[in-house]
Amino acid sequence: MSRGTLFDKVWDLHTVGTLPSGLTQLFIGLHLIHEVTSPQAFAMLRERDLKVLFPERTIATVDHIVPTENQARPFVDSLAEEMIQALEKSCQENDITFYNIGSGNQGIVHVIAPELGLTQPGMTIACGDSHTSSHGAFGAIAFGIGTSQVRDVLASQTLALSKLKVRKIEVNGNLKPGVYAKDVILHIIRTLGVKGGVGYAYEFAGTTFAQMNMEERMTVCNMAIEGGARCGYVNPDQITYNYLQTRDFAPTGADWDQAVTWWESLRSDVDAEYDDVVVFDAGEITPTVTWGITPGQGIGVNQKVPTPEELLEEDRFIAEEAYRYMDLYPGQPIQGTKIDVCFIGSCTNGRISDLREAAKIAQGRKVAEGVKAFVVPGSERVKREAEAEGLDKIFQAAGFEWREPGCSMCLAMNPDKLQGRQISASSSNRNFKGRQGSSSGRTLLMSPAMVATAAIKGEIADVRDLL
Ligand SMILES: CC(C)[C@H](C(=O)O)[C@@H](O)C(=O)O
Ligand code: SF4
Repeated sequence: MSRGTLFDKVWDLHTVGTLPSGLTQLFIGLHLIHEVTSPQAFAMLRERDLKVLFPERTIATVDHIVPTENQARPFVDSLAEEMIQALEKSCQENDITFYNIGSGNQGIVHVIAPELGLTQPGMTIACGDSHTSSHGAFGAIAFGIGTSQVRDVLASQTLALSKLKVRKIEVNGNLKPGVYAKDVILHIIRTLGVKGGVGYAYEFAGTTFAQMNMEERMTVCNMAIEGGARCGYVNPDQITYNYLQTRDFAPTGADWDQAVTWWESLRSDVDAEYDDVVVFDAGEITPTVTWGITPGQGIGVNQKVPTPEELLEEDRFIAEEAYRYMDLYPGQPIQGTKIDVCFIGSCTNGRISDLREAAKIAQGRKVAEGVKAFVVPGSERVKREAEAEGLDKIFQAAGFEWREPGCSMCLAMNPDKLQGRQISASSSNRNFKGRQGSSSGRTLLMSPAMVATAAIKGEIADVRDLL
């Protein structure tokens, strides 16, 4: 096998050939689909009278449009009902496993594939969804793709891609109390910029990631795309194998041992060459909050909204737009910003460990008056696990609503929407203008524990004061 980075090795192992265009034809081991980006792809297949080539490598779920309160069918929203029916029909026609609502395994696509053990080291994974980078936490090369590429994968199980460069992002040292994986990735994006990763795969390395559990690694890889990188990954290690071993689709017996030997061989070699290396010190990272309209506009919770003079020239234009849209002024402390809505969930931070951290803050406290706070588990499994631990009771006693799994207010393609100029503290990954369902709504991104803190205080506050 070739030496080099995990990215190089996995890429080479999955290369079918070079296309006349010069692009690589890459075999895709696992194709995840959801209701938003698959209907047109299936329609294109039907037009050409094609069937899905590898239905056993295709897995479906429904996440974006599902209501998190009343899930009775038909859905109140007829468009949402149409979308779920289209997916049901396409899966049936093509023998594709569909983890539908009530199956026990439904949830956000990037939450369910890892928890089922479908996501494994050394795989190539594709999904018509930008946050597919999440699966890189397992040492997989996972790409978000567009609808025409979804068609290509359904029909051929391959993609035409150009190879990425690899940047090693090393973070070393221990995270301080109150600092979470979300803060690490917000810090990285704030430093390297939302376009800094264009053309790159990000390899997350160093002792900080080595100590993280799989859910923390998923949070980091999930947002690699927000830093412009097409995919992000962590080399597989014992923590990866321990997470995987008991999962439904993990290999067993002798196959397991063989798989581990293979996975180990895929790790980036110590003498691998990188196109770029950036090093961070974990001790310098503080609880981080975005103040603007891109995930790169982040600051420490004790910092002030930056003035144009404090910013690089290329960041000033978008900063001016952000001051106006967010109605925040340069030099204003971010702490004390009043909050209307608190959302805990999404494929970034809707896993069990996220809910546990938020519940620690909520326990024995009350949501501030006038604040709407709600918790949306990332999957049916996460919901069951949380309820078995009594987290739902902790949240409800504090005044949070406890919902059914789905993407919810991360992008509000369902009834969960901000209204008017409302401001939300959100554990999701995008703070774009109008992202959470109101064209003038405002979003501040932060860790789930920081969202819980904002809910209790009614304003942006420092989680470290409540630990
Ligand atoms: C709807 C889907 C295509 C979209 C994505 O690609 O990421 C969504 O999941 C998002 O987070 O904006
Ligand atoms: S939770 Fe948000 S970011 Fe993740 S897939 Fe759903 S809409 Fe996209």
